[in-house]
Amino acid sequence: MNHFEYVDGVLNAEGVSISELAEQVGTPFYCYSTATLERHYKVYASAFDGLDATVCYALKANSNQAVIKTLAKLGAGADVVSVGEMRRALRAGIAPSKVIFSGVGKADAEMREALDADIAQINVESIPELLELNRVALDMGKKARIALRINPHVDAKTHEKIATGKAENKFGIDWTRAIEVYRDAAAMDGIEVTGIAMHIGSQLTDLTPFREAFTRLAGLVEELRTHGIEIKNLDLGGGLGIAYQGETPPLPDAYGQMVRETVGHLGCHITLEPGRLIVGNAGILVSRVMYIKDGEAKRFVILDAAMNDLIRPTLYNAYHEIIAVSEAGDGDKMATVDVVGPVCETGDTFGKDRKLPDNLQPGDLVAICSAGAYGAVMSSTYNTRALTPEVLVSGDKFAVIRERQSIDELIGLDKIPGWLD
Ligand SMILES: Cc1ncc(COP(=O)(O)O)c(C=O)c1O
Ligand SMILES: N[C@@H](CCCC[NH3+])C(=O)O
Repeated sequence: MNHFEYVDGVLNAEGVSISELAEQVGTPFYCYSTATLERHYKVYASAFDGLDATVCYALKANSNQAVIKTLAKLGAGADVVSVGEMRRALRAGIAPSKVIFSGVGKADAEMREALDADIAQINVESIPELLELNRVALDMGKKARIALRINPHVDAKTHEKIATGKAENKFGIDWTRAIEVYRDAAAMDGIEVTGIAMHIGSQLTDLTPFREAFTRLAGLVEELRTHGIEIKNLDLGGGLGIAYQGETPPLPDAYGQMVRETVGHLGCHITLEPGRLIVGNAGILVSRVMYIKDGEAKRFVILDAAMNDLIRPTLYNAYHEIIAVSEAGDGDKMATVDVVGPVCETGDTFGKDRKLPDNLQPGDLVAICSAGAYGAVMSSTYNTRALTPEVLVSGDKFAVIRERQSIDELIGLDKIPGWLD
């Protein structure tokens, strides 16, 4: 069931009309559906029924407090990659015992705050980081619970900028060195080895790379046991993809089955870190058409949203479906258009050669779909464009969950040094 649907010819988010929302909030804005968030979380979590598993939602996909809280109420933990995300998770009510701290490089201050907060586990990604964490923990008179993130050298077969499990990627410790580094870690007084972690990439639409990586992981856990190193927690990362343009990624149940087959026999606690799958299709970016420009080669639909609001098309050539908020009728003529933003970059293009109603006018609204993940969180203020607001809908209610930034607030962050006065 889709919670973004046309009702009487107008796109609705659950029981709320997008055109009414646009009147009240102004454009552009992100709009998320609570019912979709809840459904995605429940479908994903239930794929692990019967296993000893925790779903730690990857905050980087969408870290709005209201989104985190919605998921926390369903029992979600959090995967965080900065002290900022850790504070967001704790502030939204996620217990420290369900927080995992991942990321390629943690600063001393971040390590200290994580140890003070007594979160479940810190995932370490290199030997220098391990040595530093040991030093910080000893200095604080604590032991840091850790997993080593292992790079299994598996090609996730996804966009090159979001593949993380190949030898040439910066992530994790090469699997070929894993035993040696675990033995060193086990001998450190400030370190308690609790887990092993892997995350091979994002937007995977096939189970094969996961299966390959998790099989390698299981082999490592068994080998570590022969060295007297017991792994309690297997962190399998996130990465399961979603449909942006008719892809058919495996369903969570099939993924859950593959997890059982590859690591189920180990008797470990399992941590999962889905991000995109939970929020991606739970959000849209709503924008108003500013101008229609008929060029010699193309018709351009110029929106009031731009690459600073949603960078994915520019950065990864990512496809996001774009639809008119007023439903086109059966007999309505469609035009082939490029949908662009007003920012001064050729790459500020949301979609090329898209079909939108021929009679689309300035003032009309469009929705850029599948924008709930890596949308608002990756936005910037390029061209001095203020951050876009976020709205959460629940049934026939809505709330602005991040206010529109004002341009004065934005400029006010700059400081003029005395010598320029
Ligand atoms: C360590 C880690 N866990 C989880 C995720 C979430 O990934 P996804 O949004 O693809 O589920 C990421 C991002 O790719 C990550 O780097
Ligand atoms: N930002 C990426 C996903 C990166 C995942 C981070 N580990 C995207 O929009 O697809």
